[in-house]
Amino acid sequence: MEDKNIKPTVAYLGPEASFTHIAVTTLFGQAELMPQPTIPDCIESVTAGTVDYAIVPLENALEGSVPLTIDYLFHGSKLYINAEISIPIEQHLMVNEQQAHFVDELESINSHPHALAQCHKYLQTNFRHVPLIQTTSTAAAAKYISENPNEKIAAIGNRLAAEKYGLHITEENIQDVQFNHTRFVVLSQRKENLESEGHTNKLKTTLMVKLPEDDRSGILHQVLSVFAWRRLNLSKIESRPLKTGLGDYFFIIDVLEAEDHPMMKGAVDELTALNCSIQTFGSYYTYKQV
Ligand SMILES: O=C(O)C(=O)C[C@]1(C(=O)O)C=C[C@@H](O)C=C1
Repeated sequence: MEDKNIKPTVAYLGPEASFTHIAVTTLFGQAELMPQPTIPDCIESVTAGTVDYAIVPLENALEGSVPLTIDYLFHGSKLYINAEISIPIEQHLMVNEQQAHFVDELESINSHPHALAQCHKYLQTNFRHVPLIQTTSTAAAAKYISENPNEKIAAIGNRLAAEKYGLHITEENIQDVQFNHTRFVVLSQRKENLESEGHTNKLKTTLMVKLPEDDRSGILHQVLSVFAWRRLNLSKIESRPLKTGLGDYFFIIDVLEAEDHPMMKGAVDELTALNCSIQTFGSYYTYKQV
């Protein structure tokens, strides 16, 4: 992303031609890209310091949060978000050229669970009895069918994957809702915001907030008031299981302000005074691929 002499190393959810690959190439001009088989592998490699950054999907407009990213980022990681990029998601049904005439004989349709879910109505209408197999990424499904030309399997993925793995697209744009975007985040061990052309002009800060254990009534209202009276605009609030017991939650809160802004400092102090525990994931710019 920055024009430096030393290329940063970036782990991403691979293989080549995954949506995450599109996100990383859109964001980083010069970088050494290191495809990883899973989201935990991406997060572990940046935590271990074997790469400078990792980029992983965080949230999809239709399916919501990506559970693996939430689990590994918010449960115990010490990473920071350095940038986010949102890209449009178009899903296509593709087969090996050898299977192009046998689409009505498919024995399975393979893809990432989010991609299968994004096309659920289409699959229910057109392939009701075909088993759906989950893969680690859409590109992993495409790569598999390119390497197994005799299997009667289709993949769901993007156009780049069809081109890269030499597959035949049998139907385009099969996602149930046309407005489909996914948000990807760049993670590192450092608090920094990656700056290049085309970002939104407002920094965003992501906080993880745990409510005090005494569970007193009105506490969530108090937490929200901390932001409200300071006119701090929240772009997202999501509750996620703490994994300590049924009914125990933490909140992921995105605030459209830099964390070193005096109002943000005041908000964090006040939340701490309310006995909430706060972890900040840093402030970062938003990029959009159009
Ligand atoms: O499988 C991929 O290609 C990915 O990059 C992962 C992922 C996701 O986790 O949501 C990214 C974008 C799409 O929403 C579908 C799948």
